[in-house]
Amino acid sequence: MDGGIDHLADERSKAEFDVDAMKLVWAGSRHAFDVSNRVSRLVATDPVFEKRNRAVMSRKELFKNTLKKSVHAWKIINELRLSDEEAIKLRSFMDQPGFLDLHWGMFVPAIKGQGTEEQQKKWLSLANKLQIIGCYAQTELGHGSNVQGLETTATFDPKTDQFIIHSPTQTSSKFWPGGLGKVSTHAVVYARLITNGKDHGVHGFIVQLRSLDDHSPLPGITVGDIGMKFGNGAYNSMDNGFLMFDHYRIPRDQMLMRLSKVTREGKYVASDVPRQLVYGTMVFVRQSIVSNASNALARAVCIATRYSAVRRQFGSQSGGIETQVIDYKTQQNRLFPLLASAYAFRFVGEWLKWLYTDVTQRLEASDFATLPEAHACTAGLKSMTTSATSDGIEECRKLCGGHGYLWCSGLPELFAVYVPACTYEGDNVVLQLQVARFLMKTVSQLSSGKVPSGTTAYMGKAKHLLQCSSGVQKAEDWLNPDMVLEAFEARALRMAVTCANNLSKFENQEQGFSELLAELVEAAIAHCQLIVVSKFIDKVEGEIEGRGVKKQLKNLCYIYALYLLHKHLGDFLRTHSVTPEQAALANDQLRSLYSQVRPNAVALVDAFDYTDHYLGSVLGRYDGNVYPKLFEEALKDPLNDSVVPDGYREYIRPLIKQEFRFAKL
Ligand SMILES: Cc1cc2nc3c(=O)[nH]c(=O)nc-3n(C[C@H](O)[C@H](O)[C@H](O)COP(=O)(O)OP(=O)(O)OC[C@H]3O[C@@H](n4cnc5c(N)ncnc54)[C@H](O)[C@@H]3O)c2cc1C
Repeated sequence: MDGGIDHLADERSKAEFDVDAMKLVWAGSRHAFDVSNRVSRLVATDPVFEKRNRAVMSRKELFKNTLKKSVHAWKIINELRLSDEEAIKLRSFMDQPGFLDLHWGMFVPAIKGQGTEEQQKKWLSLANKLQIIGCYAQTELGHGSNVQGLETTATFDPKTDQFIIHSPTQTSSKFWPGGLGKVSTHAVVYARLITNGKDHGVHGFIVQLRSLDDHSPLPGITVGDIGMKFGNGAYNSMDNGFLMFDHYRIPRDQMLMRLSKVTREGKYVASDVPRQLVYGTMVFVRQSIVSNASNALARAVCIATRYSAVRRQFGSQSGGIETQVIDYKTQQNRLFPLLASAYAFRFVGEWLKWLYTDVTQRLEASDFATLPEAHACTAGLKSMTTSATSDGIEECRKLCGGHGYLWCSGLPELFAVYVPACTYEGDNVVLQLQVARFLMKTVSQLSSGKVPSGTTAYMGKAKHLLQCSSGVQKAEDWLNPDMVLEAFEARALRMAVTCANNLSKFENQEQGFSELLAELVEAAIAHCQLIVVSKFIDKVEGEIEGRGVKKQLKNLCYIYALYLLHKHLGDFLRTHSVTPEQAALANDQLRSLYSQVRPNAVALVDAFDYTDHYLGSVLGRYDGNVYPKLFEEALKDPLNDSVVPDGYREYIRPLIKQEFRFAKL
């Protein structure tokens, strides 16, 4: 707070739980909270990280500002000797997409996952000191989702012991990679490997793009920025780029050779390390996307909740105080499920971190059994949480009425920056189809006695789940974790089995799959929602410290589950997982839960511990002092630099004075 009155003090005094203890639960541990709290305040008080002026910057100014911030962050990281954990936090609180996101987020992990030990030693020592800056160049103008359709070629030339990288068509131009347009000196480039005239499919290569002396593109390389993207400011700080190769040569040892290699003679050799190892990197990247989803949604919800408590409309006939909009049941019905979703995604993200560690340990012990399941579940959770978060941010904008549309509400920019998460790292529909394929395989193996594991373990109870009917008899039964889980398990399994049965009616399985895409995606989503609900239940059934914290989390957990039930009621009814009467009881329970959350709502978003800098929102200010600050922001707009606008003499005055002469056509 900036020393003034706390307009939300009354709201905060109503909280029925220990907010500081909830902050620890949200952060994951005391240590994680301390790091987050310290680093966010470090960023918030550093004038270089100021971000309020982004909307009025030109593209060039914004780009340069991103360079300045990124380098400043790097200086701080080195001068204060920040740990990796602190450095990641610092970049995230800096809150400006930029080339380093791809360097650390994709380039380095790709080399770690696909490079040999020797390659890692050579390239990571340069990358870790930022002596080279890398990006991840996979997508082409003509192909993104269909990786096998990529056209860039890497042809081995045994005479020179080099690969010739070439873009044979316009559609083979790399298009979209972040950091490529103007900054990256190197890229991991995905291209079709060709040796002795044989195409071995898509492989990764480390390719230098620009001179390390004067930054000019090397001969044979054409590179540039793809242009403005959605929204003002927003993701335009990132230099997404295009790239074309004209018979560009790289040494043979720059092919990433952990999974397969090309010998000096040009022989293609698949290594004995399984290809699934790549999944380990994907699990890592996707678990961080899920964590980011909870952050982004929590930001939007924090803004909408605080503002809904400040904003008053109607309700007083006699000139008395008006109703806070947060007290309208319709507002609660839209806002509280999103608050619950932010917590739900937090906990499933926490679990995914555990899963990544588990997968890594298993890989080290050459145990690949759980990888397909881990891969499917991270793909599905990436898809589900990013879609829900994008929709949720937009709903929060609407929850803030007209002022939510102002740039200074923080919501338009948050939305513009966030929505591409539905597309990058795998289009969300394409990812759900991968989950569906995995589910169909699991269902088909049930009759052979194969026991499903991990997040599909519930399918092992198929006999029971296909026959059972919900035992819910009164509204409070919907607070019973077993009853809630059973309804979600029955719905998910029955949808998957129905899809499998429908598929079996087709002679050609692939043709059947194409026909049933929409149902398959719905079945995959049902499976993913079950995972999130079950991880939330696991969390609230475990040990949680702090006065009243567990109670609040339980409320949110059941809001999340029952809101999903309400939203997808068609699925639950169609699969006979619940009856219409039980669905009505779920709605009764939801209303009661909303009333219980209401006095705690502001404290529940305070527990995110976001600084005003990070939130970047006049509506979501911690002190709730919204109206004077909205005015201040309005007056700062460049249009208000002069009272009479530029253009008055040329356009407005001649119009009013009827001085224009119109030609008769
Ligand atoms: C902000 C941003 C940053 C990016 N950064 C990078 C980067 O750093 N490096 C990089 O290499 N790439 C990057 N990309 C590219 C990104 O990875 C691709 O855009 C993404 O994989 C989607 O592929 P696509 O564009 O080919 O979409 P398409 O596959 O063309 O999708 C178009 C539509 O077709 C549908 N569709 C496609 N295939 C199927 C199918 N089999 N069944 C049913 N429906 C289907 C999709 O659901 C979608 O609705 C970035 C993209 C964005 C927006």
